[in-house]
Amino acid sequence: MFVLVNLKAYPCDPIAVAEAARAVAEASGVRIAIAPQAADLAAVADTGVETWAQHVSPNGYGSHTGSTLAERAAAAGAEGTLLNHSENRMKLADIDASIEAARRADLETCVCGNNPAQIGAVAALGPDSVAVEPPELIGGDVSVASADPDIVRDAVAAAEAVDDGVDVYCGAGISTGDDLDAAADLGASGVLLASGVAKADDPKAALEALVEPLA
Ligand SMILES: O=C[C@H](O)COP(=O)(O)O
Repeated sequence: MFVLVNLKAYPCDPIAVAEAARAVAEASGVRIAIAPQAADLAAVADTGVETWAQHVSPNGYGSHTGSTLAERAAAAGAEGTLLNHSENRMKLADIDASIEAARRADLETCVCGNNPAQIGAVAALGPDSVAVEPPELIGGDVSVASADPDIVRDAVAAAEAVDDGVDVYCGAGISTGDDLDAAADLGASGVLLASGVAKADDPKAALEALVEPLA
């Protein structure tokens, strides 16, 4: 299972979380990546943890003020990028162009969708992975895997029907090892989470507890 921790714009210390994630990944053998704010990509990557951007823009180099270039995210040390997060939704054509931009920069891609229909649609664009996240469960205490297991099962089926080479992750409310186990049982090969780590008093302990069933 891949554990992708999105720090969003939470007021945590991205370096402390990144160092904790690197230590837990090394000790457990579980693949863990951190997606910090764009301004923190290089500092987070310098810790040695696998680092992802939260978004890259559909454009390449040029007159695009305020954009996040895939090429510069990669140069800062990012190895992958989220796209179309529920909190940063994109037009379909821009998702397509951002996947292309990420590919040019050798960034792995994970495109989010709210439901199985959206997951099928974005899987057709050829990302490396997709992540299903019901917006109403994001930031809550109940994991998507227990609150709405069918949405995960159906998202796995929707992606597989389009392209069985696309990995399917799930997210929203995931914070415990049991949540991770339940996600795996539903066919997900990774989880996308945020508040369970970024808002934890002790992010390292939260990550250790999360991967404990896999270690
Ligand atoms: O990107 C992460 C997801 O939106 C899940 O957030 P959450 O773990 O706080 O529910």
